[in-house]
Amino acid sequence: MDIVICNTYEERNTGNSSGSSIESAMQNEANEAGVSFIGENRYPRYVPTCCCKSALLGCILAAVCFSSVALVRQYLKDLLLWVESLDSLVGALLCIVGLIVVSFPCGWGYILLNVAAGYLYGFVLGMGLVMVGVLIGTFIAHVVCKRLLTEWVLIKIESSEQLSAVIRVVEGGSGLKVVALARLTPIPFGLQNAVFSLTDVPLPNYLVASSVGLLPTQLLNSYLGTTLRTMEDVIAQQSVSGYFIFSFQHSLFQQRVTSIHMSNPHLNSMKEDILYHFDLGTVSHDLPAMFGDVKFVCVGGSPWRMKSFIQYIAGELGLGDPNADYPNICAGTDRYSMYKAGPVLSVSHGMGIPSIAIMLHELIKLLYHAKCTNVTVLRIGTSGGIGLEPGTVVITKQSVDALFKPQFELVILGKTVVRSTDLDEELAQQLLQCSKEIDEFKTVIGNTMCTTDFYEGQARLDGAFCSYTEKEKLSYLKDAYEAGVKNIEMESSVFAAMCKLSGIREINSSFYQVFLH
Ligand SMILES: O=P(O)(O)O[C@H]1O[C@H](CO)[C@@H](O)[C@H]1O
Ligand SMILES: O=c1cc[nH]c(=O)[nH]1
Repeated sequence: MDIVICNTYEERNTGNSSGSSIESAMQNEANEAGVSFIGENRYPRYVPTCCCKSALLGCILAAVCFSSVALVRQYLKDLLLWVESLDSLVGALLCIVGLIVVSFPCGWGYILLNVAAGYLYGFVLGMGLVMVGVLIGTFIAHVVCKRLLTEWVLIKIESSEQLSAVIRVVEGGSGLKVVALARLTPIPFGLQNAVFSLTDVPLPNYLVASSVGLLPTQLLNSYLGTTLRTMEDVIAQQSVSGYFIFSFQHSLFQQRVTSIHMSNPHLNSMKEDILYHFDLGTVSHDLPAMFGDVKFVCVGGSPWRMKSFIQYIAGELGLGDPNADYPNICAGTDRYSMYKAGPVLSVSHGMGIPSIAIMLHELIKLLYHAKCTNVTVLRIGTSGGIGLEPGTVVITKQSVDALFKPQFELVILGKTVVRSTDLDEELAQQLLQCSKEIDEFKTVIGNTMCTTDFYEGQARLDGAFCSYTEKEKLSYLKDAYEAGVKNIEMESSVFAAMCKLSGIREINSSFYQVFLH
C-alpha cells in the first residue's frame, strides 16, 4: 500500500504562448508586455499594450510615492512635532490627508498615524478621525489603482503567493469575508487596497467590509496612542506596537487559505476546459457545486480499490453508509474512476508515471475550477520493500529515480526538465504519529524508488526479459538500500513533482506485498 498526501494552492498564470489563433496572439502580446492572466475564464485580465500610457503614469505615481515615503521617514519626527503645534482642526485635516497617502500601495506609516491620532485627539476622536481618513483613503486608492496601477499590481500579485491566494479566494465568491479578514493579515494596508482594486467586489460593500476588518487594529493603536506622553514616545511606540500587531496578524495569517496553483496561461483563452479522461468539463458540469467542498483526495492504482476506499472511509468518518453503492462520477469513461463521500474524493490512476500524470493534470484542474481550498491529497498503493518486514508501511521522505536521485525528469519540447520530488516532512511525521497511535502495523519513514517498469526496472527475475543474474540483482538492491531506499513503486516521483508545482504538500507511504529479497 502506498499513500501520498498533499495540500493545495492556486493559479497564477504566466508563460509564453505560441498559438496562431487571435486569442493566442493576444496572449503573446500580453506576455510580451509582462502581463499575466489572473483567475479563471471569468477574469481574463488581458491588458493590451495600449495601456502603456497608464503603465507609465503608474510608474511615475509609484516613483513619487517612494520618494515621498523616503522624505517622510527622514523628517518624520519634525513633521509630527509640527502637526502637534498646529491648530487641532488643521492637524486633524492633515492627519486625514496622511491617511489618504498611506492608503496607496507604496504608502508607509499607517500604524504610526493611527497611534498619533490617538495621542493627539484622544481615543474617541482619534478613532473617528482614523476611520474617516481610512475610509476616504481606501476609496480614493481603490479608484486610482483600478484606473492607473493595474499593470503594476498584476506584477506584484504575480510574484506573491499570499497575494495570489487572497485574489483567488475573493474571486471564489467569499469576497467580502476575505476583504475583512485580509485586514487582519500582515500584508501592508496600501498593497491590499491595490490588490482589491483588481477584484469586482462592489465598492460600497468593499468599503464596509474593509472598515470592519480594520477596526480591531485601529482600536488597539488608538488606545496605545492615548497611553503615550510625548510625540517621541509615539514614534518609538509605533515600532513596538507595529511589531505586536504584525505578530498577531502573522499568527492569524498562518491559518491562511491555500488554494490550487496552476501555471498555464492558455487555459484562460479556452471557452471550456475539458477534463477528457474524467469525462468532465467546466461548461458541461458545475464543478464548484460538484466538488467545491472537497478537502481530501485519495488516489490509488485500481478502480476497485478506490471504490472500496470510499466505502471504508464513509463508514469510518460517518460520512455515509459503508455498504451503499457509491456511483462512479467518471462513469462516462473507463480511463479512471472517481467516488465521493462528503469532503472526500477517491480517484484511481492506473499504473505508472504517464497514467498518474494525466490523472493529476486533470485532478489539479478539477480542484482549481471547483475553487477548492486547503485540500489534502493521499496516494494509496502497493510497493516492493527492501530489507523490511512484509506488511510494513513506508512513509516516503524522498522519491528517488532508478539512479537514486531525488528528481523527476520530463522531456518538454525536446528539452529535459528536471523537477524536485521532495515530500512534505511535516505531513510525513504526522502520518507516522497517526500510525503509532493506531498501532496496527509497523510504519517507517524512508526513501521510495520510483521506476518506469515493474519487471526489469525493479530488478525482478520474473519478467519476459532479464539480462542480469540474481547476484547482480541483489547487488543493485543493496546499493538502493544503502542509498536509503526502503521500497519501490511506480508513481511517487511524478506525484511529488506535480504536487510541488501545484503548491501541494505531500507524503508517500507504502505497504509492500511483493518480496524482492
Ligand atoms: O498499487 P498501485 O497503486 O497500483 O501501485 C503499484 O502497483 C503497480 C504495479 O503492480 C504500480 O502502479 C505500483 O506503483
Ligand atoms: O511497483 C511495485 C508495486 C508493488 N510491488 C512491487 O514490487 N513493485
